[in-house]
Amino acid sequence: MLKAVILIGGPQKGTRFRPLSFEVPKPLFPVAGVPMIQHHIEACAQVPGMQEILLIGFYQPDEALTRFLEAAQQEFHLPVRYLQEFAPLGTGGGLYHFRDQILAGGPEAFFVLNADVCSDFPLSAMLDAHRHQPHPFLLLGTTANRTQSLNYGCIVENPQTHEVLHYVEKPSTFVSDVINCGIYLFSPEALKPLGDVFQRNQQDGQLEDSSGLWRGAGTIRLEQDVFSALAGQGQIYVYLTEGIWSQIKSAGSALYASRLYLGQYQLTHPERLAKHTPGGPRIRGNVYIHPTAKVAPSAVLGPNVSIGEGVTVGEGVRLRESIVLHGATLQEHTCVLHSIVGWGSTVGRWARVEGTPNDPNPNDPRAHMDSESLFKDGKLLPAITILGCRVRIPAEVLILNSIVLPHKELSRSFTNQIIL
Ligand SMILES: Nc1nc2c(ncn2[C@@H]2O[C@H](COP(=O)(O)OP(=O)(O)O[C@H]3O[C@H](CO)[C@@H](O)[C@H](O)[C@@H]3O)[C@@H](O)[C@H]2O)c(=O)[nH]1
Repeated sequence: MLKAVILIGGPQKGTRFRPLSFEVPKPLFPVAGVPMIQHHIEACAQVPGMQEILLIGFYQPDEALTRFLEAAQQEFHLPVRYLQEFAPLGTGGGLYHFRDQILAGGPEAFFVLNADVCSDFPLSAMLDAHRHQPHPFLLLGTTANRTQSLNYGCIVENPQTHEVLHYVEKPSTFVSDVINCGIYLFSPEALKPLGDVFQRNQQDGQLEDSSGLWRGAGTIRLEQDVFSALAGQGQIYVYLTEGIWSQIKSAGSALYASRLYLGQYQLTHPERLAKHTPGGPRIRGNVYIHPTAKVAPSAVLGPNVSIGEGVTVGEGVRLRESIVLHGATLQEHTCVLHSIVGWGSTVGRWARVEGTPNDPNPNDPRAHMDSESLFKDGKLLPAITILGCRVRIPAEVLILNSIVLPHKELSRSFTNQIIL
């Protein structure tokens, strides 16, 4: 019997995801037409023997989360429960705090997945590796280029045995090009070292982080407190993947992840991809259209377009590399490229909403999305355009490389601006 835990964080997290995380908790933001963590749940539900999926975070349970859990349980015929931390407990504290719930029923092992990653989740392959040679911790690893590796947990492995010999979380200088994907398979014994860290922290009281922040004694950082501490002791192993993988930290990376998942749908969910039908809109490449959306036949969509519930797309609209969220309206002949159009927003006729993609270098197979900061040298960097919820864009204007906060009613064109 197996279980899975998804670490969903909480409201103070996901700051790079604003203004989109104002409206829905980041783990529920739709990527390729379904909530971000539905991809995780689908992958877990496919592993034979999966008994229960637990979401651990510090969000107050709200209507959206409750509805999502109910729908997921029905669809996957599995208990999917939310366990709320009383305070942010870090990536390991919640696992230890809720250990009784995780171990209830005696699972052979449990997966732990960061919510903010996009992957093809090679969970069955990890399970096979674990069953072949059981160890307390199995980490999924992938490669990154030298510069970008510094943004992740870096793993030095024994190439023959795949034992993790050395682990450094977000090092300041190059350590290894093998990085931690935030996808793990733990055996029940893995909770013992977490308990040791917990006991030590209780004795030491409040601790100061390397960043100078105080963290409560219940906090456990899986990466520094456990992986770094136990590396080289025959307890942690890495399973390397060449499959798709990306972090989802910002809106730009959500758009990139959407492209990766839409590509995956060719194999996993061909029914979710829109097809060109006589009298329907022109479809180019991978496009998701929610069944309730109304799309005019002369619109041209794709590649990498995802259209949410109740969206209206008018005649002559051109949409490419974009996500249009629930209830938005694109009036006739608008052009939306490399953008996210927020819930209930309206883009007026002949308006152009355009962003600049920040995708990984296609000539570097080890490249990932840059952990985009919005500014460099005091200047706003060109990035995808984001319209927050219920924004109104008038007819015949250009909105380029801009972030428009919710409920704004614009009256003219804007370029390279954050519109507050
Ligand atoms: N329940 C809970 N979840 C948390 C907490 N803090 C973070 N998380 C969740 O844990 C995951 C990791 O979050 P971060 O702490 O922001 O770490 P990171 O910068 O994403 O880096 C981690 O993931 C990388 C891969 O994406 C790894 O490379 C890196 O080593 C590390 O594990 C996210 O899904 C986040 O929601 C917490 O206090 N409680």
